[in-house]
This record gives sequence, C-alpha cells and structure tokens, in this order.
Amino acid sequence: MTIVRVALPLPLPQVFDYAASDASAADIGRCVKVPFGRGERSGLIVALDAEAEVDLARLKTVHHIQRDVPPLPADWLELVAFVARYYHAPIGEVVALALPPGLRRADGVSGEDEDPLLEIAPAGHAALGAARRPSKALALLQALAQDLAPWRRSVIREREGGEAVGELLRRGWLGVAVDEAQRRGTTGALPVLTDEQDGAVRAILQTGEGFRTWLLQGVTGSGKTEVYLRLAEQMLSRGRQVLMLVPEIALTPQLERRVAQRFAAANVVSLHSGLADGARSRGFVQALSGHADIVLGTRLAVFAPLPRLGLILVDEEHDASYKQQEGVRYSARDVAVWRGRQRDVPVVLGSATPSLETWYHARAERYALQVLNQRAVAASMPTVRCIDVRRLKLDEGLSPGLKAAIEQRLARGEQSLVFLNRRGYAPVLSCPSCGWVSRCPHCSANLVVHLADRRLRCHHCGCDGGIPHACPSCGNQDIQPFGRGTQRIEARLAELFPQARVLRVDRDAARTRKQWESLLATIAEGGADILVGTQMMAKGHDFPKLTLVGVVGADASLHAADFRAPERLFQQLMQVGGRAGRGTLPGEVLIQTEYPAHPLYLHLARHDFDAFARMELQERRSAGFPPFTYQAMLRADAPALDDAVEFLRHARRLAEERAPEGLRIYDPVPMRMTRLARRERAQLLLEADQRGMLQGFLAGWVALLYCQRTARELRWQLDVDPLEV
Ligand SMILES: Nc1ncnc2c1ncn2[C@@H]1O[C@H](COP(=O)(O)OP(=O)(O)OP(=O)(O)O)[C@@H](O)[C@H]1O
Ligand SMILES: [Zn+2]
Repeated sequence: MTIVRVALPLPLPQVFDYAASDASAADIGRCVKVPFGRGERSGLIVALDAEAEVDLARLKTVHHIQRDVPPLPADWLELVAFVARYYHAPIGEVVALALPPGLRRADGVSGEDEDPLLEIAPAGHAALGAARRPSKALALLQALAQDLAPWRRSVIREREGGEAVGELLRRGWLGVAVDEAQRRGTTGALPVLTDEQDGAVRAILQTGEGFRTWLLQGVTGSGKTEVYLRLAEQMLSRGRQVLMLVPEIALTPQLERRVAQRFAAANVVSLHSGLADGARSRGFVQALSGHADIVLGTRLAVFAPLPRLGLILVDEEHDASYKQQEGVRYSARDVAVWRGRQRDVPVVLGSATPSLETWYHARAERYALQVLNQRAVAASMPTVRCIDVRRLKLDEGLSPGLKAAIEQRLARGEQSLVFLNRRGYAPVLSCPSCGWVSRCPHCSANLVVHLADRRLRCHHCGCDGGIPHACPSCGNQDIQPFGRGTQRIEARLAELFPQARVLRVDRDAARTRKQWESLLATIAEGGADILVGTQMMAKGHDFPKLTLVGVVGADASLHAADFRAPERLFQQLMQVGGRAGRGTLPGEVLIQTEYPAHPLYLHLARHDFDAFARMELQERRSAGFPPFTYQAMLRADAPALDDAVEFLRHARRLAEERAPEGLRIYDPVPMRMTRLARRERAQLLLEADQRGMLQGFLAGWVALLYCQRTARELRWQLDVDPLEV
C-alpha cells in the first residue's frame, strides 16, 4: 500500500497522510478527493511517504485521484512550498490559492484548445477559385486569403464580418492549422522601434536566456509595451512560453487585445479571478500542458505552471494590487523574481514609477537597469503646473484656472480629465445643527453619499441604506453632504459646460468589465469631452486627444501617516499626469494645491522620478524603514478589541523569549482603521535589518502561534513585507 501526503486547504500548517492502494510516484502533483472529518475535501498530493505519521489502522483512504490532467511538475510544487515558507502560510492554503477552484475540486477538466489555430483548407481554396454567389462567408474567406495565415478563431471573430467564422468551419473552408511552428510569428506591420526601445530590447536579449532581473524604467508613453512585445516575440520564436503579469485585468482589456492581435496565431491565455471556473481551469491546464504560448494575467497568474517558460514580464511593477491583501499575503512581483531565478529565465519589471524597493535594487546593481526617457510618439512630456488655491475661491472644488483650461480644450475639441481619487458624491453627510455625521455602524468610517442612486454607502464593508430626509439625531431638515467626490464634480462640470459631454469613470460607473470596456470605447471614439475619474483612469490608458489633466484634492495624501503615502501619491500623480498629451498634441497637467512649494510637487513638475526616489530613500534610511529594514506584521481581529490586543500581547511575549539579537518587536496597537465589518483590529510590528534573521525567527514563532489557544472568534494573520504599516 502507498501512503500519500496531501495538502488540504485548511488553516493548519501540516500536510495529511492517506492510503492509496494504486498510487505511485507518478501521482505526485495530482489533485485528490479525500475523506476529512465527516465530509470530503479536495487537496493535492505533494509527496509519497515511507511511513505514516499516524497509526496505519487509522489511516483513511483516498476517494479519488484526478488523472485526466497531467500532474503538477516538481518545480511548481517547489514554488508553492517556497511561498508557504516565505509567507509562513499553510501549504494547503497556498495550493488552494494557486490552483483554479475547478481543478482543485478534481472536476473533469479538458485542456483542449477551444480557440484553435485555423488556416484555409483545400475546400476553401476551391471555393475561392469557383465562381460563387457572393455571401458573407465568402467575403470573409476572401478577406482572409489576403492575409497571412494562420489565425486563432477568436481573432477572426473580431475582424469585420468575423461572425461568419462558424459558417466557414461548417463548410470545411477553414481547417485546423497543421504547422505548429507558424503559430509563433507576429502578425501585422510592426512599428519601427525608437532608439531607446531598440537599445533596451537588444540589451535584454544580449545577456542570454539565463536569470537576470531587469528594471525597465520608462517615462509614461515611452512604449514599454512595445518592448515587452518584442521580447515576447523572440521567446516565442525560440519555442518558449511567456508569462506577462498586469495589475488588474479589468483595467487592461486593450492590452489583452493588443497581445492577441500581435500574436494572432499564438495561444494567448488569460488568467484572472474574474474568469468563470471552467475558463480558468482550462487556461491553467493549457499552460501546464505547454499548449499556451503566452499567459497574460493578474497576480494569481504567477502560479501558472509553464513547462517551456522563457521570460517573465511584470507591467506596472509598482502597483499595489500585486500584493494580496488577505489570506496568503504574497507579492506576485516578488514571487515572479523568485520564479525567474528558479527557472533561470530573465524577469523584466516595467514601470514609469518603480516601487522604491525595485528602484533601490536597480541603483545598487542587484537588478539591471534600462531607461526610456523619451516618449514614443509625443514630442515631449506634458507641462506640469501647480495652481496655488490658498487664496482662491473654489467653485465646488474647481479653481478658475482649471475651469479656463477645460474651456480651452473644449474650444479646440480636445479631451480633459479631472482626477479625484474619491468616488461618490460626498464623503459624508452631516447635520450642521447638532453635529451628527453619517457613520458606518460596522466600521470606523463614514458612510459616503451616493447621489446618483440616492444611497449612503460604506466603501469598506459595503453596507448601504437610503439617504435620510432629516437628521436622525435632531430632526433638522437641513442636513448636508460635506466634501467632494467624483459625482459632485461631475454634476458641477455638467452645469458649467452644458454643451460638453461629461463622463464619470470610477468603480460605480464601471461595475462590470462590459461597462468598463464600453466606457473606454466611448472615450477612445471621442464620445466624451470631459472625464472625471479616479485612479482607474491613471493606469496604462492611451487616449491621443486627451491633453489636459486636472488634479483635485491630492493634498489630503501629503500628510498621511503611512510612510509609503508619499511614494503612492507621487506614483499616482505621475501616472495620471502621464495620460496627457500622448499623441501629437501637447499635454498639460494642473495640480490644485495649498502647498505649491512642496518638494513632491516640485519633482513631479520636473518629471524627475529619480530625484524624488533619492529624497524618499534618504528619509527612509534615516528613519529605518524598508528597503533598509525588513518587516513582518502580525494582525489580529475579533469582535472585541481587547481580545485582539490580548492575543498580540501574548504573541509578543512569546517572541521576546526567543528573539535573536537585533530583532525589534513593537507594541501591539489598534490599526488605524480599527473597526471593519464589525471586527476590531490590532497589529504588532516586527523588524530586522537582515531578511534571513527575520525569516528564521518567524518560522519558529509562527509554528508556536498555531499551538496557542485563542479567544473565540479571534483570527490572526501574518503579513510578510507588509505594504501598509
Ligand atoms: N516604436 C513606436 N513607434 C510608434 N508608436 C509607438 C512605438 N512604441 C510605442 N508606440 C505607441 O506609443 C504609445 C505609448 O506606448 P505605451 O502605451 O506602450 O507606453 P507605456 O510606456 O506603457 O506608457 P505608460 O507607462 O504611460 O502606460 C502607444 O500608443 C503605442 O502604440
Ligand atoms: Zn462599513
């Protein structure tokens, strides 16, 4: 009888032994269903075992081993083991996170290519030669005949008249392409690279196929994407797979389309949490079986198994969404670098505004650096100016200067964007007579006024209710929305410029991917004159007619308590400002502020990310913050704050008993936003100057924490390299 070790998705650090009479070493890496407690669980065989850790007689038997799909390879098991080790998370939870749910449940999954590579079949050539009655199918076939075969079915569908692709297949005019090698070429005319792009591509390719981490630091609009595509093209032509990570797939449908169009014949697989279970499993299995050529996805795609992996690209590497903020708090960017080393392939981290950690590594020459200082199309960077609002009378938050600039753009038929990173109409409703404010009953936060659908809504726990007509506390009829969100700016702009088409772009306006894509299409077609947007508008977009970006309400983040707040603000402003003037028209960025002489704004006005980074890093060095120290945060939450704090105090005592010299253990404190969804939260910070020392300590300490009895309903999690402190 064989004993298998199974990782199960449970908040327990161990793996579990089961008997499986027919299992062999070939089953390592396969999904299984096993009895657990009174029910059944899905898990993954991570090893075989010579001896069971429990009494053989008590050993339960595996119900089912999923053998329809290839087992996950050894390097993938190493990857999840690394993540479990580094983030001190149970291996079963890492497996649960890394595997698509459908696959883990060991449902049948087919890795069959649902988007086959097609070319014109002999019957199709015959049809082209014969004198036939014109039809949609024939027209499409004729168009295809003018083009370079082969094509993915999905790519044909997107062409004019592409609906007829099914008809072409039914008639046998199109068939599955035979020559696999063809699928790796590019399609369409390629733009001529700028000198800088060309230099970057050459430098990265010249160093060969081995592991090396690159920072591609290119100003907004410098054409980093084109560099990624050229690198990908090279790897595909060598028969290798490419992993491309993007911050949020909902924000990048254009990129997805661009990759698919460029490599029309390659098998481009998307992996993100927005996919239906079946599609995600299929994509994952295609990656695993080597059928996928390019895997394009959000952070979870870093776990795609890729037997032919040749290159890892991380776009907008600074983006916070690469760090998972619940459960296993991994950083996909950091895991990508580890994977590059493990698989001995290059990793390219791209950004106009790199994270200070990455920037620092590049300056210290741990990462190789490629810089793009020029925009690809536009002649120059936008001009950036501060509007000093201290003595100005603002009109619903808008200064006369900004209004005039918008007016000018309208007259010229260009687009403007007003950026305000706060959605809703107003951040709070309040009563001027008794001081009542709309607080969330479950969180330490205010309920935000949403006038568009007349609701008060908590942006943290999601609870919502109607807007009261009078103050719930004193009955005053005259309660007022206080402060400003995107809806309020939108409303005012519509009043000020009745002839303009004002479009709001935030998470309320784009709840679904469909809505989002249609908003983007409207903007691209010139169907909007003034955009009001949150940070959704900041990333990656390229609208040639957008020439003005006005920034409202940025000062609030200047004095935030988090030491990363200035970094985030600078990145956000540089990114959003970078949307202006990307085409041939010059761009302008106007920042409304009460601190026009603040160094952050000065560096921004000069587009000098490096100067900003140097300044910030100097401060971090003297304050002892990352990247000069390494941090881990233990967080606890419970219905009562005392329980959370008490647990952390206990954890602190356990830490002190075994702390190596140089480990700094801080006092447990309530989190800044203490209450969230009826739970009170507290945190305990640990810090060390060496990563190795911190890691070594954490391993023993976390093992101990798992053995502690805790108050009922208390939950705790460890966050290694936390983004928010
Ligand atoms: N070599 C080139 N020739 C002509 N156009 C180019 C070239 N490279 C890039 N472009 C175009 O320049 C524009 C900006 O490119 P891209 O969006 O890739 O920039 P980016 O560096 O990713 O910018 P951001 O960081 O702001 O997202 C795009 O419209 C792209 O098609
Ligand atoms: Zn709430």
